[in-house]
Amino acid sequence: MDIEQVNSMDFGEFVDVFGNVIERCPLIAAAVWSQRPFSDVEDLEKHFFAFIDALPQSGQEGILRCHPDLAGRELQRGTLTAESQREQSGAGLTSLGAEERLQLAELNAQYRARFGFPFVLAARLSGRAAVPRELARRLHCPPAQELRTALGEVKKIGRLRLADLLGADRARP
Ligand SMILES: NC(=O)N[C@H]1NC(=O)NC1=O
Repeated sequence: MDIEQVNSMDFGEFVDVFGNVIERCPLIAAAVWSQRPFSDVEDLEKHFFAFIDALPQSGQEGILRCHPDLAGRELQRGTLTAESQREQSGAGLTSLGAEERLQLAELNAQYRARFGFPFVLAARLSGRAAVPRELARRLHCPPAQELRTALGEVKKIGRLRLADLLGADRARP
């Protein structure tokens, strides 16, 4: 898919294709469509990120809350979005042993209790061993800093998803 094809999409098609660039937030794609035409994929990405940056804190936390836990209940139940399923399997989170799963569940619960939103990390950029390590580290960060870090991870996930869709060779953090 190239940028001309993106620019020629009608609203429904655009939201179908880009609705999950930000996990379970099709409203963002719906708002970004109004900003077309886009000069290239970087320009398209900029509009997704600018929407996130312009939200009040409650909206930014809402975006984080739309993310499923890493190696959480939805993974066990098979109810993840296709993108999240691919990312979590790619990071090896589908093949954790019972003990590792339990450890992650406990850390996820502590994190959510402290910050009020789930722990978010671009799984494709880390391995299964790095997830609990990073979770344990970020658990002790100040809340304002943690919100910024988590939104940075949302953007990394979005950038990788856009690169998948546009076939661009820019799968970097
Ligand atoms: N909780 C969390 O980070 N979930 C996200 N991370 C990722 O790479 N895909 C997701 O769904």
